[in-house]
Amino acid sequence: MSRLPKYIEADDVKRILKMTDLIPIIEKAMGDFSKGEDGGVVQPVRSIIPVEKHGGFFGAMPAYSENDAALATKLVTFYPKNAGTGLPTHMAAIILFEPSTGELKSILDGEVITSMRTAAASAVATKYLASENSKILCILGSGEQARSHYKSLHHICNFEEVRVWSPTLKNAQAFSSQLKSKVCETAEEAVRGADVIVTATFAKQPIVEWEWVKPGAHINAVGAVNIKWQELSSELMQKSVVHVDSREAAMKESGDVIISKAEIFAEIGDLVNGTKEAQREKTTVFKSLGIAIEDAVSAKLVYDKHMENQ
Ligand SMILES: NC(=O)C1=CN([C@@H]2O[C@H](COP(=O)(O)OP(=O)(O)OC[C@H]3O[C@@H](n4cnc5c(N)ncnc54)[C@H](O)[C@@H]3O)[C@@H](O)[C@H]2O)C=CC1
Ligand SMILES: O=C(O)C1=NCCCC1
Repeated sequence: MSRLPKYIEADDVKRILKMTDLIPIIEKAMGDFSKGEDGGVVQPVRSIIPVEKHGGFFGAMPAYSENDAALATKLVTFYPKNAGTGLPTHMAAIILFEPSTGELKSILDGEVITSMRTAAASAVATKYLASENSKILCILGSGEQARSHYKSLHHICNFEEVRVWSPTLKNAQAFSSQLKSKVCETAEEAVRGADVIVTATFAKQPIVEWEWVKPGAHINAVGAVNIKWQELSSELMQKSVVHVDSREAAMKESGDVIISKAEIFAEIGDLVNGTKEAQREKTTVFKSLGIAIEDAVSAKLVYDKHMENQ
């Protein structure tokens, strides 16, 4: 057998990975993660180093899942300044190993997995926390995550209306011409009355206020991955029931949590495991940061499916 690792490129990942397969494996991974050692997961909080001179960040995200036989690390860069240059703002590779021997199995494109697994994690949160009769989806941001969330959340709720807002109107219009939705001129207009809200932006200051949010709505807050950045106002964080993917990571990385001093009620994995009860009737927030175990199990799924067809 050749010892050369397989490279699985973005187009192949896109072809192989289906939301319908991904959402359940991300749900299980979030549950295993929250069980700690009992869930067979080993995953430190990622290391992120700033590349200050160029306004970028570099992250290393290792994880091991014993249950899924997935051992991997994602290397990811995020450069907000790439917006509008033709380069993506996030780029990544995932390196997958064989846990029984330590052998390098594959290097996979990480951009598609990052986009889809983040949206799948929000889909899991929405499944547990959104009101069962959710009809209006609001998406703030019109980039990669906005698009993948549009797709993933339609697997959870039967939305009758989708609204999109983005600081640059023409970006929201481009989104709306590809994915059926109504363009809003302000974030407030998009948020008021919505049942499920997604914030997927590079905002550094809050873009959503408590008084705009319909009581009982569910918010997936995906951006503001920095201790100094917020997408949600401190009042909104304090008055909502706050969930995270990883408590440890949220206390280290999330400006929305750290600046507001909001109490974290649960990890999404605690809802999956039934160790905490989902409070659907309350206004809920899922503060997503992205955890490496999501990448490891997604990469293993893609690799296994890819090898089946070789
Ligand atoms: N939680 C997680 O697991 C992950 C989170 N992210 C984060 O999600 C966010 C969105 O990522 P992508 O969609 O991939 O990026 P993108 O570059 O494709 O889109 C960014 C969007 O943010 C908007 N935006 C930029 N500055 C803004 C501001 N000041 N106020 C409001 N909107 C603003 C842009 O107009 C654009 O619509 C980023 O913060 C990113 O770091 C990304 C990957 C995983
Ligand atoms: O989980 C990830 O992957 C990322 N999260 C925050 C921003 C960079 C990528």
